[in-house]
Amino acid sequence: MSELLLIKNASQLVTTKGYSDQPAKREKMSDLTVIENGSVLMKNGTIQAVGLLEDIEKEHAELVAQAEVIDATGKLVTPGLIDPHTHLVHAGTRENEYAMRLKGKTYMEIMNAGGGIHATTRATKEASFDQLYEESKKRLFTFFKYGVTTVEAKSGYGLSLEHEMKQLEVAKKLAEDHEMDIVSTFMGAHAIPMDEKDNPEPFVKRVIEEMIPEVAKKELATFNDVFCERGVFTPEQSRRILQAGKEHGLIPKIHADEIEPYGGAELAAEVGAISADHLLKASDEGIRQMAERDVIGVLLPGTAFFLMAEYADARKMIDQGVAVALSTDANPGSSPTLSLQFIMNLGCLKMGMTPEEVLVATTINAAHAIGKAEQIGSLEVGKQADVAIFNVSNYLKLSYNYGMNHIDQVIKKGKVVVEN
Ligand SMILES: N=CN[C@@H](CCC(=O)O)C(=O)O
Ligand SMILES: [Zn+2]
Repeated sequence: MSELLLIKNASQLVTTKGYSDQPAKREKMSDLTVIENGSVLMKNGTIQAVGLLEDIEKEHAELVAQAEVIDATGKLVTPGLIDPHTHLVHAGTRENEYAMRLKGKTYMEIMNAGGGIHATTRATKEASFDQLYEESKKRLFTFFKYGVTTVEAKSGYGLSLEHEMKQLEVAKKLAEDHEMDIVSTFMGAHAIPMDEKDNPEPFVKRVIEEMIPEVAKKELATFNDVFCERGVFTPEQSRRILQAGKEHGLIPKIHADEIEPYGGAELAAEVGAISADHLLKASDEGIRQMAERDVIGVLLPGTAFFLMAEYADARKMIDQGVAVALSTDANPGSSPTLSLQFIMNLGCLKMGMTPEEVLVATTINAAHAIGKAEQIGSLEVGKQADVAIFNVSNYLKLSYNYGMNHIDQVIKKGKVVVEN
């Protein structure tokens, strides 16, 4: 028996169709293809038809007659949201550092004194596999509740072969057990261990010679990421780490120009990274090179919000031809949120993006940022049936009524996984 689901008569059905081959850029980031009073038919986890109910009924009368029906009258339907940058698997929280920052300490000061990423690394190393699994599973459930149907997940709180592998194995098991799709990124180069700060070269070598080959051999990650920032990894070290990953089939990503301009955007263009992420301080030349080399800009306004920093210049990037995606950067230090909807609000209110652009940036462009645009990111025939239904009548309201969870139902591979 085939599984059939019909969502009918959505007040607005946003498809973001037409960009599965190439991410949307410039004015195309405003091209949502909205169907008023739209419907979508799903069969066995795949989209079978998208359009007006009467047309779908004409073409698929038998399937429609057998389908389970969700009446979306008065509601907004979009592709399931995609979060292309998370630090999903970790232990512990850092509210103490938040309180310190509110009194004037900076993120980097706290990290250089052994807190920050090092604090979470200690907690993650101490945590058992099962503990990490359970904590991360809860986060996946919350992501679902906020309309996210695919997440990228980075390692980077192990900083040793054993513990980086533990994080990646947890992500792998979650991907096997949980309905959420998870795309894994190795980020052994997230910080230099505290006791090696003055002599980082042996650690860089371990990342290149031990960790990357093992991660690739066990097929535990698709991407290889590095925190390229003054006091963390230099552009030269980052280049070597990303090149080594490429030699082992891992696609480069970069945490670039987050705290100060450091050539991260330029390096992303040079190594052919699929994305450069953060970019709060990216140079004009870096932005130009990213546009020229088709590097997606994954912007993380939650980090600027939470670190009380200047926001990335999304407007400039889009106007100069960079394909922009948005993400939570969910992590316990710089962005402890799981709400991609709030990130969309920030995109509009703090980065000069339009409501159309933030939707493209969290659907089809986000899918491109994790190499999944052929399968997800838009409502098109043949694509995976991942759908978000919002309790608002039009997409403008998603960013107008800010800081709220508008989700009504979430569909993953044609099955209802959230019903509010
Ligand atoms: N900037 C580097 N890494 C993370 C933060 C990690 C942490 O503070 O635990 C980020 O993307 O913001
Ligand atoms: Zn990050």
